[in-house]
Amino acid sequence: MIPAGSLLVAEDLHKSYGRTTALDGASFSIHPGEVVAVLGPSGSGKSTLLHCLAGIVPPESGTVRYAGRDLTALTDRERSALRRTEFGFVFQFGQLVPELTCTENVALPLRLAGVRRRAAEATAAQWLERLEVAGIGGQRPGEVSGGQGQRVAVARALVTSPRVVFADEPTGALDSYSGERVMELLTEAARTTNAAVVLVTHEPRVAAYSDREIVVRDGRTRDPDYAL
Ligand SMILES: Nc1ncnc2c1ncn2[C@@H]1O[C@H](COP(=O)(O)OP(=O)(O)OP(=O)(O)O)[C@@H](O)[C@H]1O
Repeated sequence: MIPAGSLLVAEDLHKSYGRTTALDGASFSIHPGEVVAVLGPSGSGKSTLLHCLAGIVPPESGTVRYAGRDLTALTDRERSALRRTEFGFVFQFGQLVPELTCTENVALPLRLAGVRRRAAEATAAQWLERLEVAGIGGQRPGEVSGGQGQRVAVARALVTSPRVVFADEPTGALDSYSGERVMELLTEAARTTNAAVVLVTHEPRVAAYSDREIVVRDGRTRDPDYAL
């Protein structure tokens, strides 16, 4: 049964890398505005699940439907357009462009969507303020702390008002205080924009910011709200 009103639904995903089975029948669903934590031991398939849900990695079998569209049936071009316009991403190490200032990094997704520089940077500045790092807009990623860099990455993920934010261990490289603050700011910003958040983590303390948890073990998911 597919939960009613789901924004993103995956059913029975399988994916292997050579002889390693990464996903072995994983299913998932998320509603608009919901924050779902994907928990599980190292190597259990959490990142692979996130990559399949976001259309970055194609599953060998199974389906991923976003807003009623079958992601696996789209062309590469259609999938990347969808990722740019509907999804936002935060990874463990920010992955900011080192040559650009923090403001330019946050403005980048808007620039790629065709927004003019001045307007894009004005919106980026508002997001930096919202993430409480307004003062570092002119600095480059190498000149700011890990926690500040992750706030910039969160601002960049949210600047296009995506419907889903994929966060893969977003606090994995931070101390617990910075990590908690990044999680507070990420979930608060997602709630105000009604973005759904798929949060991959192995830390229960980080998962505590979610509305619901699913556990991945040996490539299989356990989601009490999802019954196939
Ligand atoms: N690109 C790849 N090439 C080869 N094997 C891979 C690749 N990506 C993942 N794997 C393997 O697939 C399995 C699942 O990996 P995945 O990264 O999804 O797990 P994870 O739960 O996110 O792990 P971690 O918590 O350590 O990040 C692991 O055995 C991993 O080694």
